Amino acid sequence: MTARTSVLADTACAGLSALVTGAGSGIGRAITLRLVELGARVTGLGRRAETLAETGSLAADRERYDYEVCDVRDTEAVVAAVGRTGARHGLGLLVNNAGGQFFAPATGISAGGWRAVIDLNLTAAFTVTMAAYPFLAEAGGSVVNISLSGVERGGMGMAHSVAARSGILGLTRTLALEWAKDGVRLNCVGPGTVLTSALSDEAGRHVHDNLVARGTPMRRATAPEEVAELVAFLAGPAGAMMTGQLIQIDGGAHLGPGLHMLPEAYA
Ligand SMILES: CCC/C=C/C(=O)SCCNC(=O)CCNC(=O)[C@H](O)C(C)(C)COP(=O)([O-])OP(=O)([O-])OC[C@H]1O[C@@H](n2cnc3c(N)ncnc32)[C@H](O)[C@@H]1OP(=O)([O-])[O-]
Ligand SMILES: NC(=O)C1=CN([C@@H]2O[C@H](COP(=O)(O)OP(=O)(O)OC[C@H]3O[C@@H](n4cnc5c(N)ncnc54)[C@H](OP(=O)(O)O)[C@@H]3O)[C@@H](O)[C@H]2O)C=CC1
Repeated sequence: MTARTSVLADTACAGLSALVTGAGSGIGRAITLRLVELGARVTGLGRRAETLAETGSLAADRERYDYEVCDVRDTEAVVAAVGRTGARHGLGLLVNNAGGQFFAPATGISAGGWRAVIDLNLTAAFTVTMAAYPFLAEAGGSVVNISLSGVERGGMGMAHSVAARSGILGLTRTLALEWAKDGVRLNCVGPGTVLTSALSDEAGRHVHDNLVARGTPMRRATAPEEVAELVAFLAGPAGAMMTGQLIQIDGGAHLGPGLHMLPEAYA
């Protein structure tokens, strides 16, 4: 049972123009829907038009949502899509949410597997952020990078992903310093387990049986809506003095045994 997650004033994000990567599913969709509900206009970005369109069909005001079909690993396409979005609407918020990994011990990660996960979770977020910078600087906007609960302590089975998200944390803190002069803020949000469809298969059952029950002191998964409310808070005026932060939203998992994607971690 999750408590009611909506705590912000109805107009908390009125006038904000946002770009959310991975807006067609899971956490990115929840963030998009909440931002629109709070008055923002949002461009969703992802590789599949159908799921991005479906997010629009669920939005409180469809007029304040559009989307760009784009692979964040395609630098040229990213520069074009972010440029179009910024030119159309300006950019007061970028949410780097698109990401993911396969789960394997480090010895089971090939050079190609390493590259795929680093490209998606580190390099692509850098590309999107750099393309967004001129618009963010003009608006005095902010960036929220969706990270992982294990980013500071490690997570078995996720060497590539934790390495990428640690890189993002370093990038976040460095850009928070470099771009403060422009009024641009950057923060990371580190969810624990969030039972999105991405975790609905075998890995999802492992997550449910082990990570939630045994790895999360609060003994439940984080709801996508809880992540969305935190992102909206950081983007709005109440978050105006917050920059360079990592905020965990993981039921205390980073303090407890941690979240691990190898069964032997819980043997
Ligand atoms: C704390 C909670 C936990 C977190 C939860 C979440 O994040 S939930 C959100 C989660 N959502 C998701 O995670 C989304 C699902 N994940 C994905 O879509 C993909 O894993 C990807 C985006 C990371 C890579 O995409 P891509 O199109 O680039 O992949 P590709 O097929 O072209 O392969 C590239 C390389 O990777 C290798 N390889 C692949 N799988 C495995 C494996 N199981 N084992 C070993 N290796 C594997 C493959 O062999 C190849 O290497 P090679 O042969 O060249 O040496
Ligand atoms: N669920 C969880 O327990 C946790 C998730 N996270 C992180 O939160 C983020 C969202 O996860 P979640 O909602 O669960 O997972 P989903 O798989 O549902 O969301 C990932 C989204 O990113 C998009 N995406 C993936 N690759 C690309 C790409 N190359 N270019 C553009 N878009 C892409 C996908 O859309 P499409 O495939 O159509 O492009 C999808 O909408 C990820 O970074 C994930 O690692 C962090 C901690 C825990």
